[in-house]
Amino acid sequence: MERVVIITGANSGIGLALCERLLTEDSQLRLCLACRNMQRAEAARAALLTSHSNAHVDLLQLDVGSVQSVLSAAQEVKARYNRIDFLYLNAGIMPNPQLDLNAFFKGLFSRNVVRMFATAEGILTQQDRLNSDGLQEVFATNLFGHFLLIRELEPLLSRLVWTSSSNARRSAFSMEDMQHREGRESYSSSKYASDMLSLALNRQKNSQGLFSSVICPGLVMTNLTYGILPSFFWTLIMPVMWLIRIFTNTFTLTPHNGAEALHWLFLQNPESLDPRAKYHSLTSGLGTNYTQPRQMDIDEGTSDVLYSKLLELEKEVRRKQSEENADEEISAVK
Ligand SMILES: NC(=O)C1=CN([C@@H]2O[C@H](COP(=O)(O)OP(=O)(O)OC[C@H]3O[C@@H](n4cnc5c(N)ncnc54)[C@H](OP(=O)(O)O)[C@@H]3O)[C@@H](O)[C@H]2O)C=CC1
Ligand SMILES: CC(C)CCC[C@@H](C)[C@H]1CC[C@H]2C3=C(CC[C@]12C)[C@@]1(C)CCC(=O)C[C@@H]1CC3
Repeated sequence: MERVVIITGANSGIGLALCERLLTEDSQLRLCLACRNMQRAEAARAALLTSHSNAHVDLLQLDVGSVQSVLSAAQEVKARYNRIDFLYLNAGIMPNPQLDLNAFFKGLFSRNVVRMFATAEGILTQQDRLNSDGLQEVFATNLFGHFLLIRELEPLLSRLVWTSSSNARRSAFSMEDMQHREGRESYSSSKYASDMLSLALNRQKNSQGLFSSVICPGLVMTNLTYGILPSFFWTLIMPVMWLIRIFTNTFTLTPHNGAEALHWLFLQNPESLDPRAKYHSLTSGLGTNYTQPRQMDIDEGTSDVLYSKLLELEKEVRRKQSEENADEEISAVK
């Protein structure tokens, strides 16, 4: 039977590399690239079809950072497919990243140097902003839009896979400020929230046949990392990064390598997976790719609280959306 796989943020980087790998794995697959920019989505589709000429590649217009777009895209998905085998929640942003060079050089000569290269702990901040739905943009894109999509598609779903990060950190997240309005680590906070949400979804939904997993792709050269340092600089220091890879196998560097754990999960039986583990894409000093589970720093009670708070926010957002739609209908009639 033809399997249906939807991937958000599939037009570039790790998402696009995953598409390539999945089509190589199963040429009968029906892949749906869920992207905000249809021109980029068309280009990605064309690239995939050059190497897999008979592949079934559909496109879906989806801006996960917009409530209206998520609701419309979900309607479209329900009309097109009667089952979704895998939903990869991969789209993500890190706006206005700032590298703290002082902290970086201090870190270089500390005992935490390997940890710093693996997680970027203490050296990276971001500047977030409100979006047109009145939500913090990073929270809305990396977490809440995906949550709303899951809620809309729930009866069709069986497997969820989140692209999280080694940068996800408990201390960057606060339940009192789950959107991270106050701090400057919105990325870290949103990724920690996605780890917690995955655990909560497993607790709430495994009995109904829905399974969620989390992966970390490692440090990968993509548009996201080119926002931190320019691409020519990364190219220049590539030999240094190959060297660092000997000490931390988290420097996967290419989107193909970064997609290792995403691909690996596609081949696993969901019952055999650990809901408390993050599955890491790793690349050894010699360039061998593998997947390794590592326990997440999460407790179940807190993840359930986050789940309830997201349900509350969902109610609020839906109410606001239907009021806006009603207002629009009234002014259209006038
Ligand atoms: N690169 C790295 O080192 C790491 C990346 N990650 C995570 O991997 C995931 C993929 O990122 P990566 O491949 O690196 O970076 P890219 O920037 O190449 O890919 C991000 C994708 O998400 C899409 N996207 C962003 N915002 C939205 C939105 N509002 N609606 C729909 N799609 C959107 C982008 O679309 P568009 O082209 O239109 O911008 C793009 O296709 C992210 O979740 C990121 O946080 C995690 C750890 C490390
Ligand atoms: C000599 C060079 C390797 C120096 C590079 C320093 C930093 C720019 C990088 C060190 C650790 C990196 C890292 C990320 C971005 C670039 C670094 C801060 C991420 C935050 C990118 C996005 C993620 O989700 C996790 C990455 C962790 C490691």
